Amino acid sequence: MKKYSILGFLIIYLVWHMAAYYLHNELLVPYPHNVFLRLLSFFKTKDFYIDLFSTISKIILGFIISTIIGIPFGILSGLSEKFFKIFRPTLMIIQSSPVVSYIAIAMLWFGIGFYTPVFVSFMVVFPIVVLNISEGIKSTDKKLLEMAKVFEIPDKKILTKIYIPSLVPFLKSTLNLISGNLWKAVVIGEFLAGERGIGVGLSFSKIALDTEGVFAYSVLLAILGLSSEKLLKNLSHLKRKDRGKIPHIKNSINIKKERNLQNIIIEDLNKQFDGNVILQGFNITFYHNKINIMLGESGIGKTTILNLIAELLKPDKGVIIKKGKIGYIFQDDRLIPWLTVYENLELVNEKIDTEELEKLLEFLNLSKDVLLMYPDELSGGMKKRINILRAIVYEPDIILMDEAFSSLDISTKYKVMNELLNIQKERLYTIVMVTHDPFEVSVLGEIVYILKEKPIKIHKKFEFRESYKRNSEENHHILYEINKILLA
Ligand SMILES: Nc1ncnc2c1ncn2[C@@H]1O[C@H](COP(=O)(O)OP(=O)(O)OP(=O)(O)O)[C@@H](O)[C@H]1O
Repeated sequence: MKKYSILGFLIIYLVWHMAAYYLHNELLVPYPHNVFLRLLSFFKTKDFYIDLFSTISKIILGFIISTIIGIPFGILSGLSEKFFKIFRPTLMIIQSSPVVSYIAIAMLWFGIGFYTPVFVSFMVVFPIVVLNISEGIKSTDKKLLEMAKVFEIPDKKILTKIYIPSLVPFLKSTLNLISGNLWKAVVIGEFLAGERGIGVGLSFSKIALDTEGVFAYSVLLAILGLSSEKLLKNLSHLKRKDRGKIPHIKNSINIKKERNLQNIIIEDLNKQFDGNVILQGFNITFYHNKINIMLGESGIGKTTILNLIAELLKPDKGVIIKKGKIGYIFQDDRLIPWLTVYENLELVNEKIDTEELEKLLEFLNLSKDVLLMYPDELSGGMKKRINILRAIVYEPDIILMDEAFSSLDISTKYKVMNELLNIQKERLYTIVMVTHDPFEVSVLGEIVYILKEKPIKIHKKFEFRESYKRNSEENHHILYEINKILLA
């Protein structure tokens, strides 16, 4: 790549040299070697350094003001559609006005001097910052936000741990966009209304009909522009942060055997999405301290029921009677990619007892090392277990599970399900689980609903002995019963 860039620059030099040779008029096109010599001569004068310092100071000030004001405006615009709609006309006016308008206004307000180029750069860069940051906030993964809502993560943490890190790729593109625009805006401002600076040097050379000077300043500006772009690009290559440490915390362990004696009762529930009726006068009871399973075809509304219980959706009509904290084991894991496993767990419980955590890791057949790993360093099976672990360290009363084992191979699935049973035996959560898989029902199911049709209806209800007390023969019998119904 570098080789081709050098070749590109050599071609420019050659074409320029030939143009100077054929025109043979230094007032129109000076020879490149003369221009470069002139450029070198700049570095011998004290005034040049004062000008350079002046231009760089304006760039830095323009950058600081634009980002300090632009980032909060961008965050607000991303979080509130109403705010964005009210603020959008201002941005549109700023963006569609020509730069000379700002120069004219700034000259009236600040006169010729330092602040006019800074103002111009602010007007050029501010909308870029606001629009990019707002786009970044809007594109934050909604699934992570849903996870944060279910686990009652405080707003401040949602902002710092989910929204702001999601902005990183947008901050990179913003920095790339700003770097070129900021430099150019400051120089235009200086050229037309500056007192000191590289742009002023260019302007004076033009007035003096000093073509060589104009070319030398232009080359210098191009070099400085390219370097500043490269510098900001390097700044934007942020490294993954340190993995941190796991603190030792002693905390009261919240293992309640009879944690919640109330069933989850759904009465006369209606829910539709744009005329797609999912639930119509739907009634169901999920029993406390039991593993309740909903088994049914794809797309009939099982996840919708879980989301209604978790209050991620609002019912159109009807009531859901429930009591206690809800942990959700999502189908798609929803671990925050830029946080280690421990930090993901810490988000839902700041004071995880260290001994308790070690015990749970053992239950789930996970080593302690996993805590300092990032989600992308985990296998699918490990992610599932961490997803289960997160729901448990939240110390819930109810656990919702949406096809939590679907992507696992059969032996891992069996292992993880047995690990879950170990925990359920001790803690007796109220579990509401969705699956397509009769095998999962046979291992885990205690109350089993077979759901059919649209709007959804209970086709059949089974009650089985506690799953952690059953043996494989009983499970086999359940599998046979369920398959008989499904295949009928
Ligand atoms: N937020 C939503 N907006 C619009 N439609 C939705 C929404 N959530 C679910 N639906 C629709 O409701 C129907 C039921 O979806 P749901 O995910 O609850 O089914 P499911 O039984 O869990 O399916 P699967 O087993 O494939 O996960 C589908 O037609 C789906 O497109």
